[in-house]
Amino acid sequence: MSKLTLNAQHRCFGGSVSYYQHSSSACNAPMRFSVFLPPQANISPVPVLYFLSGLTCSEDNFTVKSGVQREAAELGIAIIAPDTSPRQTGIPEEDTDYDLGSGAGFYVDATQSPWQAHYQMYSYVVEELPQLIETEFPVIAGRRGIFGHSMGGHGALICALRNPHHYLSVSAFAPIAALKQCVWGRKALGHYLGSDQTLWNAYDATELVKQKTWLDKPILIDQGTEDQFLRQQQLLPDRFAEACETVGQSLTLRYQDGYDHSYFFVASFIRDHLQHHAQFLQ
Ligand SMILES: N[C@@H](CCC(=O)N[C@@H](CS)C(=O)NCC(=O)O)C(=O)O
Repeated sequence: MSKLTLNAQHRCFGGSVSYYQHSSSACNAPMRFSVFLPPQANISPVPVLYFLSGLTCSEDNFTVKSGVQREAAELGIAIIAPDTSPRQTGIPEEDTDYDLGSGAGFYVDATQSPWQAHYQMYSYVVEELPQLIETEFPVIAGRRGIFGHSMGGHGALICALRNPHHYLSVSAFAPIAALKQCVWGRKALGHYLGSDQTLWNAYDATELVKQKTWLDKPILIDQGTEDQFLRQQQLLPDRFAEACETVGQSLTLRYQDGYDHSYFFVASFIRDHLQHHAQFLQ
């Protein structure tokens, strides 16, 4: 019996968009994700690119709003978009705040009660999901890239920087680039990891990049200048850029004039990100 439940499927640019649910052992809960398979996957296995979404998102926001499928179909790349947290786990405060619990897993492995029983999004994204995808779908094992938006941009950066041999490429849209230095991050890390801030470094892209793990490959980041969360000092891309400069990490940080934080911004530059990843995945 398949480990996956297919909830919906749509033909798209000669390939297909499918929505699945499965029982996650990392999160000890059901998890959902979407898969775009390009037409090339009907002939032979294709590389795969994981997209991590931001606060309040499910697997659907990026899948519906980014327009990623046109370019992915042309380049022959599969796209996987997981949900941003487990849901309906029974943790009482799970749905109280938009920036903690449901829709706000922050791609960490929680160590603190009550979260640690289910909120293991780092292990889910880095280990369990790729194993499942590479077993169940026509993708090339190990030929993986990762990107994301906002909280998911943070997730993509930390997953890549911590696992440079696991991912061939990374990029981000408006990432939370220094998690332990912003209000969102201090709240989430305090609840998920506890008060010892030395443990927070393992989930902070600006701290991780100083370890020089990704030096042989470039990082692409796009950031809108009219992004409300940039103004609120939640994203802090300049701190990440300074750390990259200090250690000699190649970074293309593009400030895009007049763009906000929305998926209209993501859709405007999705083509460039797919082409960035294709250089390393194909
Ligand atoms: N609800 C939050 C913001 C949530 C938010 O903007 N989420 C972004 C990611 S950080 C998003 O992609 N939202 C869903 C969408 O635009 O489809 C607020 O009002 O401050």
